[in-house]
Amino acid sequence: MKRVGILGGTFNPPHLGHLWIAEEVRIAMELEEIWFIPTYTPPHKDESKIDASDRLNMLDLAIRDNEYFKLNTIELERKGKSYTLQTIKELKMKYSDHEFCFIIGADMVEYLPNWYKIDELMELIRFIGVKRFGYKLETSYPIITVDIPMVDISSSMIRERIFNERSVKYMLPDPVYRYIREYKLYENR
Ligand SMILES: Nc1ncnc2c1ncn2[C@@H]1O[C@H](COP(=O)(O)OP(=O)(O)OP(=O)(O)O)[C@@H](O)[C@H]1O
Ligand SMILES: O=C(O)c1ccc[n+]([C@@H]2O[C@H](COP(=O)([O-])O)[C@@H](O)[C@H]2O)c1
Repeated sequence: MKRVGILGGTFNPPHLGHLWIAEEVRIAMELEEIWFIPTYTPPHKDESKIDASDRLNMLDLAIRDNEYFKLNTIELERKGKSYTLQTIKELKMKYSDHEFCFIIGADMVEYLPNWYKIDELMELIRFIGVKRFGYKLETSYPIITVDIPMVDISSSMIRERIFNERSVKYMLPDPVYRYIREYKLYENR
């Protein structure tokens, strides 16, 4: 069985927090690959989204230099709203020789009771939770936690800082930073 960790996200934009948790969980859990799966429309967010193609391009730039990191576009191709349950069912069917786990930050751990058919999902895949500033890494669900230093970066913080003309230069990989500058992303709401 090939051991694969999934990091699903909006990646609007991808930042060092994403890469940090992916790499640390990969090492701690002895995973062979991390698959980054960008959502088309996230199940629980209502903010207007930047173009999926921009998010995809930025994610590609962000993970390019790590040989263990791969991009999977299953949810972008499906379009519309994707629930993780559906994505995991499809991946398990297609890659029957892979063992998947799903990496989430503490904000998503707190939100777990609201996930679509969470009890069924818990039966299908192991969740790996990591700490995040402002959230508790506590849940009654049987998740595994990996203790790694917290990096207090979020996509919303980056969007907010760019809008307010503050620097984000060292919060994301340089190619992503340059992409945002070139296409003037997040400068207007
Ligand atoms: N700095 C971080 N530390 C730990 N987990 C994180 C961090 N940033 C993102 N994550 C986790 O990565 C996954 C994808 O996150 P997402 O793409 O929504 O980024 P975000 O920074 O949470 O975005 P936003 O600020 O727009 O909500 C989620 O499970 C989230 O909890
Ligand atoms: O399936 C659900 O109900 C569900 C609810 C909340 C979040 N998720 C998934 O969790 C991942 C992180 O979500 P987000 O919104 O923080 O980018 C992403 O892959 C979402 O599809 C999934």
